[in-house]
Amino acid sequence: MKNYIKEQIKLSYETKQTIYKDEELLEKIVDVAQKCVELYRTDKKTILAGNGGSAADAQHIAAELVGRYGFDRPSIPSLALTTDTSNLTAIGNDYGYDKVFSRQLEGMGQEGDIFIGISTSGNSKNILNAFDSAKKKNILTVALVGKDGGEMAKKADIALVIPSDSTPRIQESHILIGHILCDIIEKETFGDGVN
Ligand SMILES: O=C(CO)[C@@H](O)[C@H](O)[C@H](O)[C@H](O)COP(=O)(O)O
Ligand SMILES: [Zn+2]
Repeated sequence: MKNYIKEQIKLSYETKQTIYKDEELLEKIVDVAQKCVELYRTDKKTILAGNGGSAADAQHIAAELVGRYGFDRPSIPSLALTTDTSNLTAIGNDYGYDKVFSRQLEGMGQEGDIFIGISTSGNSKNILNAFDSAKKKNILTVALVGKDGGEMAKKADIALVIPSDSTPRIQESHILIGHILCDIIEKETFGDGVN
């Protein structure tokens, strides 16, 4: 079993090694980071959503920004659309699960915000609908996806596609990128910045 565990660890770091060498993907992460850094100065926010493990990632990233990531500083606004069970159950019940994020985005998204949709397949309908709502409100859309990027990669303004077909390996890289974004946003906004 120890060898099996080691193999899983290897698969995880090999996916990250591929990202490490992918200059095009790294440039896109820089682009997203720079755009997110601008939000605090313009009184705007990141909004995140995902299903299952990606819902947990969305909440995790929002909490790093609203609370703290690496050091004490003022709160940075960020909203996960996955946390309010009254909204999720009412919208799901009345309009359907496909609308649980789009409806909230219509109510709470503001022009100039950035919406980050997280999905391993890139095909979750509730995120695709949220991308449509975001576009109508001039909210920039970022797809944090995997596999072939799915429909989300086609629809998004910026698509960060993890080069893997394995759902867990994609999710592990999603949270790595999420942490890197939080780190850069925090340091650029309240710290010494990053090179
Ligand atoms: O965490 C996992 C699997 O590792 C699951 O909870 C997974 O997130 C769920 O099956 C999601 O519904 C998958 O949706 P998506 O990544 O295709 O958008
Ligand atoms: Zn998972």
